[in-house]
Amino acid sequence: MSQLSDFQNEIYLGGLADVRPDLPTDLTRLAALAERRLSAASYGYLAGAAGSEATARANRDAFDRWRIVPRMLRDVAERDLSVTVLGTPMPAPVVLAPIGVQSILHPDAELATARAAASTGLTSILSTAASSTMEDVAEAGGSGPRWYQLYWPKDRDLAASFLGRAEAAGYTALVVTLDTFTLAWRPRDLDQAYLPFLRGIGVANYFSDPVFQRAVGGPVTEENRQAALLHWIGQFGNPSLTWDDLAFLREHWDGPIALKGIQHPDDARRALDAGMDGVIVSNHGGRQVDGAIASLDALPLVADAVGGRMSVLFDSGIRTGADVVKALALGAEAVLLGRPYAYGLALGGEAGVRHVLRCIQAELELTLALSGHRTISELTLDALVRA
Ligand SMILES: Cc1cc2nc3c(=O)[nH]c(=O)nc-3n(C[C@H](O)[C@H](O)[C@H](O)COP(=O)(O)O)c2cc1C
Ligand SMILES: O=C(O)C(=O)c1ccccc1
Repeated sequence: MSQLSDFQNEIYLGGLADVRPDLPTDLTRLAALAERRLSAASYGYLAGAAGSEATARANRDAFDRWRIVPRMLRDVAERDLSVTVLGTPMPAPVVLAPIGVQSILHPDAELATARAAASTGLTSILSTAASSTMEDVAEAGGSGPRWYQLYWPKDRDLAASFLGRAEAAGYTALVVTLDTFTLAWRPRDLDQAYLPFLRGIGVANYFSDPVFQRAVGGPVTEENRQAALLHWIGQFGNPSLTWDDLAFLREHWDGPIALKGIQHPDDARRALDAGMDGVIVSNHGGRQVDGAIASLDALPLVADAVGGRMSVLFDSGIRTGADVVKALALGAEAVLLGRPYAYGLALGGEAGVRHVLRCIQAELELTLALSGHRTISELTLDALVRA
C-alpha cells in the first residue's frame, strides 16, 4: 500500500496527490483486492475472458518478451508526455478504454469514471452499453475530452440516432468496435448464468433513444420492459456487416473515426482505404476469440502496414508504465487502459479511478525518463530488444 507522507509525495514527480493510501501502486495487485469486494458474478464478468482465457494470458506474456534498453546522459530534465491523437490533445498517451455496464462495479459507474478522467485531462471513451445515458455522462465529465464507442446495431436509424446524440453531447471522435457483434463463449459468465443486460444493466442508451422507443411502441415502462429487452437483444450486434458498410459511418459522423478490434495488417490497410482515421489494435482483452494472437504481437505488423498514414492505438494487457513504453515503441500513438481502471472504480469509485490514472501516468513518466527519453515521439523500436 502507498503510505507516502506529503514530503515523499512531493519527491515523486512533484506530488502524485491523488494516490490513495488504501490502494496499491502496483496496479497488477488491484484484481485480487477487487475480487474480495465484488460479488463473484460481477468480478467474473470483469476479470474473465473467452474460453480457456489463453489469449488473455498471452496478452500479458507478450509484454515479457520485450525488454527496454535504457540510455544514459541524454538530458531528460524537461519531460513532455503530451500527444495529440485523433484531433484530441492529451497530457499523456493513455486513454480510458470503453467498458460497458460499470454499475455492476460501483453505483457511480460511468459518471465516476468520467469525473476522474476529466480531473486528469485524460480522454475517456464511453461505451454504447454504458449504464447511464451518454448525455448524463457528458454532463458529469464537463469539459473533459470524450470519445464515443459505437456498438453498431442492426437498425440503421438507431445507429444514426446514436451518432447524432453523441455529436450533440460533445463526443469528438468515434470508436467503432468490430470484434463484438455478439459476446463470445465466456465460461465464467456461462457457469454463473450471469449477463448484466438480462437484468437491464447497460441498456440506458437504447431505452432512452427516440428511435428505439418508436420501435417498441413508446417509452420503456414496466409493461413493455420485457419486450424492450428482447428488442435490445435482437438489435445489439450485426454479424452481416462488411467493409462496404463503413461508408454509412462517414455519412453520419463528421469527426475522426477509429476501428477497434483490428489484428491483421490487411484489415488495417482496408480501414485506411475506407477513409478511416485510425485503428485500435485490440483483442478485447482476450474476451472474444480465445486462441487469438496476443495483441502486442499484432501491433508491429499493423503499425508497419499503416503507421504514419493513420493513427494506430493499442489495447489488451496494459498494466504498467513500462507496458505503455513498450506499446508506444512498437508503433502505437496511444494506448487504451481497460480492466485496471475498472478495478479502481470497484475499489474506490471516482477516487479509485483517479488513483489508477495517476499511478500509470507517473510510472510512465519515470520509465520514459529513466530509459533516456524526454518525449513520446523519441520512443522508437531502438528502445527495445527481444528478451
Ligand atoms: C467488463 C468489460 C466490459 C467491456 N465493455 C466494452 C464495451 O462496451 N465496448 C468495447 O468496445 N470494449 C469493451 N471492453 C473491452 C475494452 O475496451 C478493452 O478492449 C479491453 O478491456 C482491453 O484489455 P485490458 O482489460 O487487458 O486492458 C470491455 C472490457 C471489459 C473487461
Ligand atoms: O463485456 C464486454 O467485453 C463487452 O464488450 C460488452 C458488450 C456489451 C455490453 C457490455 C459489455
